[in-house]
Amino acid sequence: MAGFKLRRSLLYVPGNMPSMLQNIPIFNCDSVIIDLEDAVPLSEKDAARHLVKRFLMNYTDRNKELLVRINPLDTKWGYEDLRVVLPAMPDGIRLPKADTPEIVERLDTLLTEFEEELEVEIGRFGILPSLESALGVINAVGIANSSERIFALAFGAEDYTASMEIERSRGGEELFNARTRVLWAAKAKGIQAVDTIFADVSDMEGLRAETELAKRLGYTGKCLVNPRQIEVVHDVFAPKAHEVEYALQVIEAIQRARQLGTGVIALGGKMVDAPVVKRAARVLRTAYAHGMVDTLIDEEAIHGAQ
Ligand SMILES: CC(=O)SCCNC(=O)CCNC(=O)[C@H](O)C(C)(C)COP(=O)(O)OP(=O)(O)OC[C@H]1O[C@@H](n2cnc3c(N)ncnc32)[C@H](O)[C@@H]1OP(=O)(O)O
Ligand SMILES: O=C([O-])CC(=O)C(=O)O
Ligand SMILES: [Mg+2]
Repeated sequence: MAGFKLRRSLLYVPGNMPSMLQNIPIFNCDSVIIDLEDAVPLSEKDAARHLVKRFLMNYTDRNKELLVRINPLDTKWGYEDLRVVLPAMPDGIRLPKADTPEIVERLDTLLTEFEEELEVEIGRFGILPSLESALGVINAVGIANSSERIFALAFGAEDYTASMEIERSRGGEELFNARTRVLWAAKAKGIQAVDTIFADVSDMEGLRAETELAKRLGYTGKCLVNPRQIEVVHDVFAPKAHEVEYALQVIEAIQRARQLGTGVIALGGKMVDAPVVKRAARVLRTAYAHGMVDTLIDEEAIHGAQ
């Protein structure tokens, strides 16, 4: 599938910590979010953006997606973050507290202006908006449609629970509606959905349970605060061997059905029809991205088969 990119793990790295930044090339995550917002104290906001710029300039052998979380555009740091960091060519900007479509449109316009000034392709810088308040969650659909640069929507549960004046629990029951609404907006737009961080870096079972829930709901990746969390998240998002095996059988079955002139067939006592084939195709697309199958199936031909 054109443009399909694995974004299972998006690791935050504080932008004011040279010792952490220098390890970015060796982390095994799909994306890094270098943070200029909440991980950076007010006294270091100015120094951090220059540190991040220097780091990005020197990081020529780029082996993962590099995003920078700027401060919100309605703070005195947001615009300056963009001005300093964009010439160092991050892949995209994580926009925190993206509460309205208008604030994303403003970022889109600024990015276009910087791209013209830097003489790079218009649309080069992507946007990952963070929906992390009641207002942001309510506006999820408008936000998803506010810029063609948006490649995914992210849910931010720490600020969301603060905005709701509630505590965040280990099981996350209080997040369910917001998590789902962000997901619907992303799926309706056909973009990825990235789940929130799990703050207890010593609780790997809790991280696994939360990641499994997010995957079951439809999220395709998770933000992380510690490199030790990467492995668990990759393990959860990897398709399981039996799922890949079944998906291959489904594709074979539907091809047989076509030869018989029908769009529905039984496989192991269960009906295989168009939606089953779509789900199998998704499993195989993900398996291909994980290197678990050698060839990418021709989804158009397969779907045309029904
Ligand atoms: C709600 C939000 O906005 S979340 C986004 C903003 N927050 C962040 O960016 C926080 C990033 N994470 C961290 O700062 C830390 O992982 C903490 C505070 C959560 C936990 O800290 P610790 O318990 O000290 O971590 P831990 O003992 O696992 O650290 C081990 C090593 O990994 C490094 N490390 C830990 N987290 C990170 C990270 N996110 N990026 C890069 N390196 C890291 C540490 O520097 C340490 O390196 P060292 O062995 O060379 O000294
Ligand atoms: O989950 C995240 O990406 C971190 C965050 O900003 C939040 O939860 O408020
Ligand atoms: Mg936040």
